Amino acid sequence: MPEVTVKNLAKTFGDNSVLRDVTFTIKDGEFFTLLGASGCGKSTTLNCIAGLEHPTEGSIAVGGRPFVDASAGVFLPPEERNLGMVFQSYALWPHMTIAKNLALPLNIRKVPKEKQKTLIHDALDKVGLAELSARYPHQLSGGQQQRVALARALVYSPTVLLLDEPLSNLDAKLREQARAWLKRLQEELGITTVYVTHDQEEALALSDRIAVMEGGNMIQIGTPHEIYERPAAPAVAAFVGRCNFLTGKVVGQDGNRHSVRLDASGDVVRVDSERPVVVDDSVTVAVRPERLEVTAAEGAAGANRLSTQVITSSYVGSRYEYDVRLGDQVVQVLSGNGGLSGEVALVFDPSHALLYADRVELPEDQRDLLTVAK
Ligand SMILES: Nc1ncnc2c1ncn2[C@@H]1O[C@H](COP(=O)(O)OP(=O)(O)OP(=O)(O)O)[C@@H](O)[C@H]1O
Repeated sequence: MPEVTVKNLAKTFGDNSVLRDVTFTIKDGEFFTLLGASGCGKSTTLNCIAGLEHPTEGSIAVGGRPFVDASAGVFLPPEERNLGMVFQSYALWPHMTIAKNLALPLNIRKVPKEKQKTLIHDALDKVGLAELSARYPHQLSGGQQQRVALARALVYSPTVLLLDEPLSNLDAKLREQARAWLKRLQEELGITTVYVTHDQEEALALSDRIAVMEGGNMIQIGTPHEIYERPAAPAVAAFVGRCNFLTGKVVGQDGNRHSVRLDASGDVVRVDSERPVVVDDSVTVAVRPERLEVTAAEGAAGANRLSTQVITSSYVGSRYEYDVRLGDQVVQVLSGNGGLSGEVALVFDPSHALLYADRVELPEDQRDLLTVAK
């Protein structure tokens, strides 16, 4: 399976610049996800690879074969790219059986009828639906229709699979099952896959690597672990998982250990970070709720320990979720300690916080609640 190379991709619609200088390489057999909020340019990127959009600038090559090179006037039509595509709407023909639906792309490619039979059977077999080839789409469940759409994309052995929010029409339970099944299938087939979603959990569960997009730019490319544990920017930390953002000022340094006076409470916390910040810089300390602990007891030696008051607590299954007041801000904590109220210590290890140069600008209505949910 080939590599996908995208270089300096840009796309404008009239005056509207929706992709800016996007560059990435997808490795052979990789499951690569474009993740971001609605309108950030995920589908436009995918459609440029598919040949459904003409990029304004940049180049795209698959397996070394140029698909697009805007400066050289190269544009390979979509039907010559041999890519498999599945969209959110499965777009199956309702008046045709499943087998006939799968025959359509083969007819276009002028595959002989006898060979078609084997290919259709094999493709349906891959998605576990070989027995249902004579049914019509309305005789299948949503999840089964989704598998047929995938089989139709696989039936002509595409070089790369492009999936645009393919699971978003399924209900939550089915979606989780489909996710596990899709991951297994992709691994078995070893097919290079580009996946578009705005669902961070889906992206974390499925991907070998994730590209987080914002406003037409790629702000970080990394493994799910890197994206979650080492977000390159506060926007990534806020979009993937939940995070508390505490603004402050650097008041001291010892190697990679920085002391930061928090605006909210005046407390000084220690944060381990390789970020090049200096004393007097305005910064943001970001800590995930599960990296914070509330306790009535002494915290571990060397940890940050701040005085807070519990505002609310609730049991969320296996853990407790607390809102605690730290000075004039509210901080969210996911803790194993239940039943706490009143004055508690908020504890976290200096290596469990992230440090960002500059203060995160928050909208007026969120100044008090600095936890940005997804
Ligand atoms: N044909 C078009 N003409 C004009 N603007 C467009 C066109 N297609 C997309 N856009 C704009 O480009 C921007 C990016 O759209 P795109 O569909 O790539 O976003 P997305 O991240 O996939 O969002 P969603 O998750 O909502 O599909 C949006 O602001 C959208 O309105």
